[in-house]
Amino acid sequence: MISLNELENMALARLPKIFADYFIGGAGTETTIRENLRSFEDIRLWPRVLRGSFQDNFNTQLPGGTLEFPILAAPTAFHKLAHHDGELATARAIAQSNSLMIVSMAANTRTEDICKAAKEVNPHTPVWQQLYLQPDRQFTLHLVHQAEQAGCSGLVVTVDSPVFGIRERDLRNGFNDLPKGLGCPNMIDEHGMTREIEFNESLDWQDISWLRRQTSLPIILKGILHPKDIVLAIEHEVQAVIVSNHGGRQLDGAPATIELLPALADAAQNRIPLIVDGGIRHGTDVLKTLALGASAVAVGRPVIWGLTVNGEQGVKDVMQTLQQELLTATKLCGCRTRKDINQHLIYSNSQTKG
Ligand SMILES: Cc1cc2nc3c(=O)[nH]c(=O)nc-3n(C[C@H](O)[C@H](O)[C@H](O)COP(=O)(O)O)c2cc1C
Ligand SMILES: CCCCCCC(=O)C(=O)O
Repeated sequence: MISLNELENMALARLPKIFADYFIGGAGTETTIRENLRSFEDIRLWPRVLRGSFQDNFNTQLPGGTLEFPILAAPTAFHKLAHHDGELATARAIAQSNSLMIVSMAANTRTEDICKAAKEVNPHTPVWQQLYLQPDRQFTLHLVHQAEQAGCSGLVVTVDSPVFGIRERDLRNGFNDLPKGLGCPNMIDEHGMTREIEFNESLDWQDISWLRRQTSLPIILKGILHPKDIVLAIEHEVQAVIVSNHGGRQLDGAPATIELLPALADAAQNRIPLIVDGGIRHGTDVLKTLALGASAVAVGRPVIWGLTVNGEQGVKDVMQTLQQELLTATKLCGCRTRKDINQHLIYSNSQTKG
């Protein structure tokens, strides 16, 4: 594998069309998916030269754990559609990469088993649990306790999904059920009853305050795009935010996350870490995101492509490729320390005097 784009083509060629479309697709006419990718291409890096070697590292402190590189695995559902080893393979690969895995609430594997697999490889590897807050608070609380007991060190609450996005590919393919034998084993309640994931359009900031009172785990809000919501998130004592348009799978027509990042970083004023996802496919994309004010990035689909093509090793290859490409881009930009990765790395026509 030379690049993640090449890997994507390999994965798409292997997957049954119905699953390939679920993984790669998005909402509506997929404008936001294209925007996420295009916006990175529109940003230019402006290198300096003859500045000596990069003498720093990329260790990144996030709530509930430290990563060797600022690149983590976004929550993605149904890993067993990509590979029979599913989330266990992903967890092992992410742990070997000294990274962090966010377990989807719609994982095909129990969070307890995912944490165990990750921690067998690396006892310090952080795992976060993603949650859609359920209308039944007792059940939500059960999910929180389940994550705590499994050893998760963060709760990622996805807030961009009051309703499910309209995914035309899935509608066309009739994808509305998992194959026989696959399920979402975290969705079993305290009475042993299997529950469906419910999207909850009545959620508001009071639900975040409620959750804050229920757990001492860090809360990370995923799906924030507006500077005013960053301010509200900080006021509601969340420990980090994932700037995300859900990989273009919810609101089609939402802007690319990287375009919004400067305004969001301005609103955050370094009070909480901003993690950005959406369209990150190259080390240069990671560098651009860090330069524009993010603490870390998360990748969704590339992890699925690695898993599809080569299971655990495939996911490891994805993480290693991004990590190495980030280091290469950093050196080519003449950065000596992490502090050199800032907005001066970003070229715009109006500042040719440097
Ligand atoms: C197949 C698939 C499943 C996803 N499942 C979830 C999920 O269960 N929960 C969630 O919050 N986000 C989910 N997402 C969104 C990702 O967490 C992330 O925001 C997005 O994939 C980032 O964009 P990228 O795929 O371009 O990296 C999913 C994305 C994909 C592609
Ligand atoms: C009813 C199961 C929904 C799983 C949601 C996964 C997700 O967020 C996605 O983007 O797909």
